[in-house]
Amino acid sequence: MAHSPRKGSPARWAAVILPPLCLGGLMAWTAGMFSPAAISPSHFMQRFHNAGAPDTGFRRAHAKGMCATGWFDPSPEGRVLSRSGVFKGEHLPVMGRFSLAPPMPYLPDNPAVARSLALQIRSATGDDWRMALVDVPLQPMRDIADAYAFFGAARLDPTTHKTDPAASQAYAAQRPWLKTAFEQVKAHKQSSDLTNDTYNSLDSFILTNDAGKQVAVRWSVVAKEDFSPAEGSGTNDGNYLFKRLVQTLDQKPLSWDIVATVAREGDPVNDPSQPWNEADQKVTVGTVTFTKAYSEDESPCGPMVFDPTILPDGISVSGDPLLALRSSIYMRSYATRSAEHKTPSMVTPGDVANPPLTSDEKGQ
Ligand code: HEM
Repeated sequence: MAHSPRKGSPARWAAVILPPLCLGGLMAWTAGMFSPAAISPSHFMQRFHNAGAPDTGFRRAHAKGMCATGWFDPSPEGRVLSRSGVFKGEHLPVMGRFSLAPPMPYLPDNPAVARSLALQIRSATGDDWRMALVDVPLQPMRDIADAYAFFGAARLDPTTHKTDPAASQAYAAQRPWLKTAFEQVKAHKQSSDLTNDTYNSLDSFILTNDAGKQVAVRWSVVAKEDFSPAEGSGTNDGNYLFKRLVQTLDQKPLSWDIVATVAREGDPVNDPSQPWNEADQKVTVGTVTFTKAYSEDESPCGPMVFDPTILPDGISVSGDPLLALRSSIYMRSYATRSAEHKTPSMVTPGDVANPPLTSDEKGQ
């Protein structure tokens, strides 16, 4: 039987005083009062600006991009892992956006930059699954402080318009916990094209099935096209990656499998900078097929926010602190860019309607 503290006892006083103290503490913490240098979304916007994001209506990161539409076909295996309506078996519409990761919207395509893919899969009953994935294997940051320092180190010198290599070296040197992530990012072999690249969520998510069983997963969106390595420094055409994507889609649909890597005991679920066990189970939960490309200037995907915390029932966020950060920053980026006058994207509607590429443009 539970005993209540005696009237006037210290335990009784603690029971009265502690709840408001804890609530006050929580409020102060959420307001940033306990962090020595409170970091807000505005601070991140400034860092993206310093790293080359102009104030002309583009995303503050992954600024150069192009949209595509198509379909998602779930597999029966997906349904075993998650009760989400997106896995119930229907053929569902997909909106996608391919992009280059840096914040500069007019960056010429080249093999050295990371690439990304964002997806929105919707069901007729209101399920909305958004994903934003990159083609690097691990995330070289584990929390908000790392993220803020990482984008600080990406600052461009106002005169040379180049990053300071010493700043990124210092970022890595001060964070020994990111050693493996940097090694794997460096060892990553870039593919020749956007069409044969594999894109990773890095952050992890929790799947809940009909029986209430939960597993943590990381997503990979794996190209069905054969891998071929990127060569040299690209072509003279600053849009060659996007033009080759358009040209391929003019000829045939392009498909990617959505693969869940299922965490086992001991995998660092809440830290996207650390690898998981190589032998983890991999489950293909469905296939995305794109059939048509658009310039983001003429597609609803242009203004869209691919916030990775917008999830249907049956898929939820893990405890990874980067997910909450990303949600707040993506929304701030959206609010900022929506209020600006947008200049045309580098991949224009004219590029998407272009005739087939010449062999020089194909890099042959
Ligand atoms: C696992 C780590 C991350 C991945 C896989 C990732 C991936 C992506 C992708 C693919 C996009 C482009 C979405 C689109 O096409 O609209 C994007 C946008 C963006 N990302 Fe991330 N990102 C990550 C972490 C972060 C972090 C830590 C920050 C900053 C704190 C950040 C800031 C942004 C911003 C500002 C945008 C533009 C949002 C908008 O205006 O719609 N990302 N991210």
